Amino acid sequence: MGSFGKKCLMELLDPSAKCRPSFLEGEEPEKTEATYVEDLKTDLSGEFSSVSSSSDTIQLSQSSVSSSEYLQVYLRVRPFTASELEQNESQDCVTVESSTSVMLKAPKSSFLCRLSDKGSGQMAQRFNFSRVYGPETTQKQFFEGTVKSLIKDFLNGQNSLVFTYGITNAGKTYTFQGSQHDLGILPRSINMLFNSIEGKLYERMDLKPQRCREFCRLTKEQVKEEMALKNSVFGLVKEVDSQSSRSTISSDVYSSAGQEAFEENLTELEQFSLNTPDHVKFSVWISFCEVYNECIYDLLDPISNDKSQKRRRLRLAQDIKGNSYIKDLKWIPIFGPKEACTVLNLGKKHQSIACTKLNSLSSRSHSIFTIRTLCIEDTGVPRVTKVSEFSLCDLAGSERYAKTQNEGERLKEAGNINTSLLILGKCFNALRNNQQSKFQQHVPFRESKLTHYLQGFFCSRGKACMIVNINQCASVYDETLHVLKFSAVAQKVVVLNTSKSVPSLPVGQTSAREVSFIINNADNKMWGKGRKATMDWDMSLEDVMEDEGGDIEEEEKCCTKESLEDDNNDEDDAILISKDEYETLLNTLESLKSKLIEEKKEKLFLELRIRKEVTEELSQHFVQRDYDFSERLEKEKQLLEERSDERLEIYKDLVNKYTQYLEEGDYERDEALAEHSKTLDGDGNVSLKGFIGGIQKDVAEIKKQAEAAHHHIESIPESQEDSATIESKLAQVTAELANTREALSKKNSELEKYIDKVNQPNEELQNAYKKIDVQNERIQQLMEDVQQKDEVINRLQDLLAKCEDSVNDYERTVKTIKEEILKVDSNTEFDQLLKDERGSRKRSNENAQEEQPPKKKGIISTSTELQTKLVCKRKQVANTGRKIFQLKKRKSTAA
Ligand SMILES: Nc1ncnc2c1ncn2[C@@H]1O[C@H](COP(=O)(O)OP(=O)(O)OP(=O)(O)O)[C@@H](O)[C@H]1O
Repeated sequence: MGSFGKKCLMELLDPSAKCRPSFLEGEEPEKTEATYVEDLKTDLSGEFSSVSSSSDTIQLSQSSVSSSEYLQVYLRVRPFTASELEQNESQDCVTVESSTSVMLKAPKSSFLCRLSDKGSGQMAQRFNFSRVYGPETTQKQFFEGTVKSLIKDFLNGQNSLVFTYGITNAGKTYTFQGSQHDLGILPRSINMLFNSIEGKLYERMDLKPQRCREFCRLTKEQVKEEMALKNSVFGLVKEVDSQSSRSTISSDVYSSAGQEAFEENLTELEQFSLNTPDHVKFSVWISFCEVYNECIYDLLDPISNDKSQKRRRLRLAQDIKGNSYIKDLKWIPIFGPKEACTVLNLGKKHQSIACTKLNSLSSRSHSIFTIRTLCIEDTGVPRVTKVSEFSLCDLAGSERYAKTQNEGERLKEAGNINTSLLILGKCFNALRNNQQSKFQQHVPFRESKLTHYLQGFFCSRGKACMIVNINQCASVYDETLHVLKFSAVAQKVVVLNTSKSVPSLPVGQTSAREVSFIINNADNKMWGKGRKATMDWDMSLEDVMEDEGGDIEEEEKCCTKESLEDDNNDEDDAILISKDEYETLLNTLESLKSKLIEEKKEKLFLELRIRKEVTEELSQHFVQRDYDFSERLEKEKQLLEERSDERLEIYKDLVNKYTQYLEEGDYERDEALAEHSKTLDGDGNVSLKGFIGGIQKDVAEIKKQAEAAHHHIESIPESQEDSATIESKLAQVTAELANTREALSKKNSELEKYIDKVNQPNEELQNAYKKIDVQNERIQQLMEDVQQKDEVINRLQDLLAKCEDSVNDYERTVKTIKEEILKVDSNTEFDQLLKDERGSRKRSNENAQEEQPPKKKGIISTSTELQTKLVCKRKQVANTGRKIFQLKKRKSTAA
């Protein structure tokens, strides 16, 4: 589908938006955004397909608006396994609140919880779904609540898509396929389908679904080929059975015992009563493929044991209406549920499954199991009235490397799985945005094989329903939360369902698809081989464009074969078509041909009109743009002029300020210099007068220059000169100003040097003053010392006076004693005694030792003591006198 086609679709999704461009309504198109020339060709292409001849297309587009609805999203929460419970995975992270809502609470280990510890993040989040199925839900309950109604719609001609979404090990495959004892939605769907059409099976194989929504009639040969193909596929089952018994992957579902149990379970009676007439029959065809590492493989193809032999890759193609389908995919006619299950089991055995850390049977690919039914009116020549498709996609689960620790091939698979799921998310986002805003963004369906294939279901091919599987394990909480957020977006996507309105034509009328088929055929014959029915507006498709020529050729061949057969079997002819019928058919063909020619003409006229309208619109657009640009240019010019005026004002102001500054600065500087010269000249060390005079001169000159510049600026005629001249002059003035400033700064630095020199003796003087201060301090200290010493001397003098007094006392005492002694001397007795004593002393000296007379001894010792004391005192006085003399001397020296 071209971008315009998408645009149209989005308009359909938003009923308020215009569904068709104005040229069909005869109005001027409402312009909301810039026109991109690239859009033009797709624009026409989209328009052509919607105006295409077939009447059914018009009906579709009319009814499609009313049949759009939100994507149905069902949530299934799987129960814990025993090992998960052992590993303490159950931390009440998931709570099913009601039948439509679920609450998620972040466990401590989750990233979200860690975030909320830091103050951000939401701890509990509620999510709503179309329906929530808790862990206790049985497979039957789940099937009945979700897919059952789709089967009914499917049998009524509705296309339906069911797909799973979830992380690895969430229970997607279990929900889809189930176990041998408890079947999943896929076998249950098969069962219900066949139960409902029991007795209504079209048992021939001559009508086969083709491309996307079409069918083809098969010749007898082709029927035989189909038969052979079916047999070969069923033959494969036995082959694979024997191989898988040797396979490393073992599962009860894949074993033949499992198959039997599986088939037994199918007997459960679940059916719809179809109110169709007896002659209405159903032909059922099944295909099974997988998207593995962005390649599509047919799961019903044999897989060689030789690993070097590559599997056949299939390609996506588009039919004339832009619907994608898988080219060369095998479609097997099925006549009962057991056959369907055999095909399903064969496919499962071929599917890419591997053991990962999180799931021992992890699907490594997205598997697509498709059932197509042809609703056939089996009267005379059987006629197909409806072709419907029921597609079940079991998507592989997203996984994080940190959790699975996959390597090599597994890692590559995981990368591809995650990428395709990411793109699915991107598509949902874009679809939702397109529904919400007028700005139509590109939906990247083509970025992955999966989304490219699913595109049709989201854009008018049918009804889509998504099954979200989650497990409740705390360790995968963050991933589960992501899945639920994704589902919340998906739920808001409106799915346009046009397949609902596929009309069931009354008997006797040619079906719309048959008409389209015949038209294509006739068109092919009319325009010649290889000529396409429509022009290639968008050839940039990365996938296979439907090779109409080839396909038509095939159909032609088929017709030729039929006609040959017709020639050879006249009998058959006579039975099949009567002459009248033949003529009616020919007439129909003729009228259709003429209709076609009319349509072609109309198309060409339409194209011309469109081109004219588009050209006109474009030229208007360019004129408008031209006008807008010149207006913008004018505004820019004005703005620039205003700015330059403002700048000029600023510069003027600056110059003024600078002149003022110079004047003030000079005055101060002159004064300072005069001061300096006064103080320094006296010393005769530095003579600055000459130098300062020079500087003053320079400054005066600079002042003059600045004034001149100022006058010059003032004299500039503002209004007359254009901004360029003013700016250049301004630049000149600024340059001069800069030079002047530079010169001034040079002079200033020179002046500073001289001032430094002058300041040198000052510093010396300062140092001398400092020294004097230090000396003064010392003198002060010494004075204090002298004062202290004076105090000591005074105290000593006092002491001396006291000592002198005591000496005088002693002397007086001595004198008194002497007088007394003298008195005693005059006493003879005393003399005699003294003589005796002297004699005895002599004797004692001579006789060594004699006893001394005790009476006289006391008197003699007293006088001797007094004498020694006297001597001592005299010595002390002499010493003190000496000390006093010394101190006096020191004091006089210090003074
Ligand atoms: N509702 C359920 N009841 C019981 N067991 C279940 C349920 N859902 C899943 N399981 C079990 O959980 C395990 C993982 O399920 P399954 O293989 O379906 O996961 P998956 O989502 O398909 O994983 P992958 O994406 O890796 O293929 C299986 O052992 C399955 O039997």
